[in-house]
Amino acid sequence: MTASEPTPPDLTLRPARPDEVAALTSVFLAARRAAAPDLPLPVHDEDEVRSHLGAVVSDPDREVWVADTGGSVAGFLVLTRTWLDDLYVDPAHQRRGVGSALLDLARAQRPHGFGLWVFATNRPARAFYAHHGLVELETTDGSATEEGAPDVRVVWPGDRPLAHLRAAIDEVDDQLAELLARRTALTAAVQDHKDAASGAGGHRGRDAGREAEIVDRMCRHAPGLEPERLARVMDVVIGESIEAWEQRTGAAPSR
Ligand SMILES: O=C(O)C(=O)C[C@]1(C(=O)O)C=C[C@@H](O)C=C1
Repeated sequence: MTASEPTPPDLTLRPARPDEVAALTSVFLAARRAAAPDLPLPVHDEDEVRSHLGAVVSDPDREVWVADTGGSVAGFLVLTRTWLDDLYVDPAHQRRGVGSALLDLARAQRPHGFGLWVFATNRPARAFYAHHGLVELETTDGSATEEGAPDVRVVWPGDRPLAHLRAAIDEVDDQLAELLARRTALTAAVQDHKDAASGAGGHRGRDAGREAEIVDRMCRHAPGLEPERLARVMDVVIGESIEAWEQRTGAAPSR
């Protein structure tokens, strides 16, 4: 699956036809089974996969393209406006440039870029995407996947990479701002509670053990973050939240 492999001469890339759902299902299941143990086994049986792909093929918000070699489906991809949802190549047609041809098509169809998710254990696919200039952004703990397996968010930043990546930062910062506001309000609520529970000048302030627990739990959700670095970030977040509470309430500084 690398760019250096010659593309089969009889390869055609074309939109999938509605009557090809069975062929797409076969390619999906064969590719997933052949990729074990790099990939977790599919959690859905053949009927469920067929009905899912049937819905995908008839979804006006998705494009399904097939790599056709001599009239049979050698691979396919599914594109939304901003995501490459699926890219699978039949094991019998792998290592012949079919995957590269499909990825090139995705880039031509979405010149401003797209994202995709790949299982963290799928080293061959991650190497394939890296080889083609895609960039890994984050690794999850897998709790959001049906398979419960950690996955990696990858992007093709498109023809204006800086603008694409900055737009992605803006999107994350919008979420981060809301989370920081929620977190700051909770820190304040805990300080109010501690004050009320222990009398004025009581036991509020920093609790190093609790903060270590917080960082530990956050690291389990975001295995790509270094614990020491995250501890320093959370030290600032918590310290600033407490200072804001002290200024608002007129409470004596805790340190
Ligand atoms: O859990 C507490 O005891 C808090 O005061 C809350 C909080 C936090 O914001 O998470 C703030 C300060 C402590 O050092 C630990 C945690």
